[in-house]
Amino acid sequence: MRLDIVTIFPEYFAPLDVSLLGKARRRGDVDAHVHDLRGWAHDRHRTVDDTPYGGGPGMVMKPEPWGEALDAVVPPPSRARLIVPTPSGRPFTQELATEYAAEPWLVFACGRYEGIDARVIEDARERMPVDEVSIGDYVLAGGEVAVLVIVEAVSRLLPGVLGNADSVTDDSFAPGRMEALLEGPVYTKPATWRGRDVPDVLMSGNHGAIARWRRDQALRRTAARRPELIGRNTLDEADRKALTE
Ligand SMILES: NC(=S)c1ccno1
Repeated sequence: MRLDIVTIFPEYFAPLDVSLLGKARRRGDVDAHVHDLRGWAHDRHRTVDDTPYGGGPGMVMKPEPWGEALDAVVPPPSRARLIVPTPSGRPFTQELATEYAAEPWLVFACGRYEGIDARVIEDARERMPVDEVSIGDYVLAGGEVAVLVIVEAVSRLLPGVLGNADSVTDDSFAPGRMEALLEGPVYTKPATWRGRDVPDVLMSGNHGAIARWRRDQALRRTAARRPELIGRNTLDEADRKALTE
């Protein structure tokens, strides 16, 4: 997978060289490039923003640098998928992360200030699919942190990035039978810690009982913390029993 990120703060993306993603880059599984938007701002001060038409607070990112940057990063007729993090976007979900992980080329535009001139998105849509997505109902100072979240959620789904492929299938919200359940509690050694024991079932070696216990915990945690997700799951009799106990 190729990743291109356009930002006025390239230093935000130093984390792309560490941990799993850094290994994926060094293996050649991920080809990531970070571009400074100011490279396409040609005035003396390399200006990338200006006051909003119609008045109002803050500044808007100018269309000219963005247009030139996206032309350079994604020269026609090449096909990439442009992702623009914004509070006004559609929700970024595990399902969307899975969709993105199947793409050969993702380009990220990091907005700042009050956002990017709307004509930049309109112009880009003429050349490539454009998704405006939100990682949550809150406002950040810019899109950079959201891009790090999206890149992490997507790259861990790429083959070979996670050492244990099963980790992905057991994820909260992973497509499949556990589609919309929060993961339950997890434990590791020691068996007793500050007088607290690991649940006996996890020490039993009875894989059927362990799987049932884990699903029961996931159901109960989901019902308690995200009740709106319960209806998105196919529940059998044992599931319904777990929710009533
Ligand atoms: N909630 C998101 S994605 C965002 C981007 C910029 N500010 O908030």
